[in-house]
Amino acid sequence: MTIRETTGESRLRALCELAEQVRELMDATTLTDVPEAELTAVTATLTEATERLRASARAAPQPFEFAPDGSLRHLGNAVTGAANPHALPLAVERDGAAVRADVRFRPLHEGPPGSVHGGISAMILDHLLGQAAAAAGFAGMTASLTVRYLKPVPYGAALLATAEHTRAEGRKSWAEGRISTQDGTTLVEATGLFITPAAWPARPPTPPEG
Ligand SMILES: CCCCCCCCCCCC(=O)SCCNC(=O)CCNC(=O)[C@H](O)C(C)(C)COP(=O)(O)OP(=O)(O)OC[C@H]1O[C@@H](n2cnc3c(N)ncnc32)[C@H](O)[C@@H]1OP(=O)(O)O
Repeated sequence: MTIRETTGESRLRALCELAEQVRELMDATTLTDVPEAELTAVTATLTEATERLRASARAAPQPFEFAPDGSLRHLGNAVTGAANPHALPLAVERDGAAVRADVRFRPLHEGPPGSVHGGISAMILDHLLGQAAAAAGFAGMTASLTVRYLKPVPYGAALLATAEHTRAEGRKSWAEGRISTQDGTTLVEATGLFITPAAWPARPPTPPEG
């Protein structure tokens, strides 16, 4: 993993604004009902915009880096990265020894008619469980993830995702988490095993906040 000092905050802000506009575009594309001629015209506009962006390109998304406030961020991440249009982006917060994030899925995430695709819920939980393990000092790669789908996950509604690290044995650690409604009804729950690759530098566990 390469971690570099950040330069060009203004440019990064512009990149995040572009990514947010692309999210709006994806939402609009998912729901549009304009006439076919308009679809064709917009496609031509977007083809031109895509070529303009490709005029100068990096080999990989934005990497892990230190923000000006000293925090570690990953703007290219598919779940949390503000510069990645694929990301919600999920804003994960420490909550004592656990982590939490407000989640609002979009029609773009549809799986079964009217509800969120199970793979999308799994992706969110994978990341959140991984951050719970990392917050406890056991950052690692997902080795296994078990997801139990209890109720359909709606899009458009304010939901809550939470996770906590549960135990560790050497390089292996476990976390569990869930996506719930605001009134506390669990919709999806997951457990995961995270393994710190032997090549990663060891670091002492981070004490819980608060
Ligand atoms: C910094 C900010 C961060 C910020 C936090 C960011 C959070 C991000 C969260 C998202 C994480 C992802 O999506 S990660 C992307 C998805 N995951 C991956 O791509 C992982 C691909 N797999 C791998 O790279 C590798 O298989 C690893 C690293 C998982 C394990 O390889 P390894 O380290 O060589 O493992 P190895 O020595 O063989 O085994 C170590 C021990 O683990 C056990 N073990 C190994 N694999 C498995 C397995 N799949 N299921 C069960 N157990 C397993 C072995 O039996 C052994 O147990 P024993 O004999 O010791 O008992």
